[in-house]
Amino acid sequence: MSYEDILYEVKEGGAHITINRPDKYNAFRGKTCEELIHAFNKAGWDKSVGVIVLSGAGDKAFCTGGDQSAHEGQYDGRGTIGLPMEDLHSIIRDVPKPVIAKVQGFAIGGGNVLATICDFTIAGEKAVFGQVGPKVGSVDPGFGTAFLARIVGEKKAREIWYMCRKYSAAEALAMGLVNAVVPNDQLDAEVEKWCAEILEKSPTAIAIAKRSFNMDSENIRGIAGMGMYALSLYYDTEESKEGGRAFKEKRKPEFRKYQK
Ligand SMILES: CC(C)(COP(=O)(O)OP(=O)(O)OC[C@H]1O[C@@H](n2cnc3c(N)ncnc32)[C@H](O)[C@@H]1OP(=O)(O)O)[C@@H](O)C(=O)NCCC(=O)NCCSC(=O)c1cc(O)c2ccccc2c1O
Repeated sequence: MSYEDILYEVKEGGAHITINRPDKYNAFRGKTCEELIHAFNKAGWDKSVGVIVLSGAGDKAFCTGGDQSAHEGQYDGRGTIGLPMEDLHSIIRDVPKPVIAKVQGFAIGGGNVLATICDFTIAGEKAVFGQVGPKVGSVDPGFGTAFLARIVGEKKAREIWYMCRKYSAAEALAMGLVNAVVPNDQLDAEVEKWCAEILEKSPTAIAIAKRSFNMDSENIRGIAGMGMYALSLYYDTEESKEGGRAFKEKRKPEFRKYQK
């Protein structure tokens, strides 16, 4: 498969997967998700790879979630909502190798969900984290909500989702959403350091540890699968569509006008 939306490179035991849509703040469309799934499968089962790094091209964003210009209600690809999100979230969990989210700039919406699901998050000091679903007519009814609560606690996870605030890298570190924060110009070196440390360890012990951590939260995969059907019905409502329209028109949404 040749890639249009992502970059893929293996160097020194690490597979580097980069979302390459900087003009869209690395937002994903259906094609981006398909390519990411393919790349994670490739890296996951390549014996020369011991660690996977997920990042976004440029310095503005890691990823800002679903591409608002690629949907009017449902997205433009495969799956219950036109984005194979369940498959993408699953493969990040299922690859038997640690996945590091290298975050510079915005990790927003589905981008923050991707970073949350990765085994580690290492951020540049100017990174910004947050969820925007209820502000733009969307929600992640699976790992983005339930798994987030395991990481930052129920109260904080609900604040993140209901309030749609933005959090600095320092705040994200304090709430346990990221593992380390470094000056932006040291981010690559810091991630390389983490990769080198991982590569010294037993890959099979790490693979079993990863499976073991995952099994404890595996029920969320079922919640996500069911939740996508609710999300699909929601995407077809005027209330949800108002969120996308308002974002594109750079104005405040008027959700209450459309509530059924
Ligand atoms: C990231 C921002 C906070 C930046 O705000 P700022 O004010 O600094 O800049 P702009 O808003 O002017 O943005 C600059 C530029 O980038 C474009 N852009 C940014 N994000 C996107 C995007 N997601 N899609 C398309 N384009 C984007 C923006 O239009 C500007 O372009 P110009 O040409 O006008 O200059 C802010 O931009 C922001 O909040 N972005 C996020 C927007 C968003 O709505 N994201 C999607 C949320 S929903 C989602 O991610 C999601 C959907 C699902 O279906 C899921 C299903 C299952 C699980 C999870 C899901 C999920 O998370």
